[in-house]
Amino acid sequence: MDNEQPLAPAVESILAAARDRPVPEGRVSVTPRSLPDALAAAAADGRAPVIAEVKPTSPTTDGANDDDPVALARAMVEGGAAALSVLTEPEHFGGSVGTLTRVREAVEVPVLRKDFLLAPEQLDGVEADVVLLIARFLDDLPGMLEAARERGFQALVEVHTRAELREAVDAGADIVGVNNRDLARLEVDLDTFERVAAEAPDDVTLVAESGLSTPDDVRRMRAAGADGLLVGTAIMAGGVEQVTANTRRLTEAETTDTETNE
Ligand SMILES: O=C(O)c1ccccc1NCC(=O)[C@H](O)[C@H](O)COP(=O)(O)O
Repeated sequence: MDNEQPLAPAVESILAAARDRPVPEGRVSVTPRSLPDALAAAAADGRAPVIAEVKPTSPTTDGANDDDPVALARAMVEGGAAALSVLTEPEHFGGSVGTLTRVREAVEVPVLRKDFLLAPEQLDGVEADVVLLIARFLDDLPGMLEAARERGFQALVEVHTRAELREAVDAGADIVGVNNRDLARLEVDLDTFERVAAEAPDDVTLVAESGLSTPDDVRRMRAAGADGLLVGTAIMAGGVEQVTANTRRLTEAETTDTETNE
């Protein structure tokens, strides 16, 4: 897997915006809800450990979902989500730090801040239980990991290749997300998780990210070693009324029939 291909223009635009964001004032200190514990508890309860993502829009989404993010989040938890991911990138994903705060106050499950955080001071934008650190975009991953942990955050380090997995593990990551979406073509391939996860140490919590839409996808990623499954588009489709059913269809994947998915 070549991760040296040029980034998609949309990703370059996201990074440029991230670099230009104003530095937050103050410094946060959080007592996080454990993501690994929440994923394990869901699995023990017979639910596929889904991290459902509140993503109003994205570079690969047609249109935008302007439903109340708190209503969406509550619907995801109602559908059995073990944890939530909330986009806080405003320009390309329609997210905000205010949305994450409102969602985190409304639910009891761990909430991941999904954003493009490039420097330690950007961590102070909002309290969350977990922050996303994208290995490819960080020159000092150990430093960002340390800065996140100093503030109390858990860190989900996102990788796309085996080399990035090794970098994440060497940096001390204990929660690793393998993004099935390549950031050059924005295409998803579930083979990515299967290939990269095979190299992961047993003591790392592994999350399969992107491109999951069916119970068979969930079962495939779990069979390949996923401790968590991060799903946005397939759950967000259809608005609040549909979100609970969309989530439940995936969280019940390990208790439904492979053939009928019912
Ligand atoms: O979702 C996008 O279009 C996107 C484009 C460029 C960079 C990142 C992008 N998404 C961030 C994510 O990683 C996904 O929101 C998340 O993994 C859920 O993926 P999906 O279930 O395929 O919406």
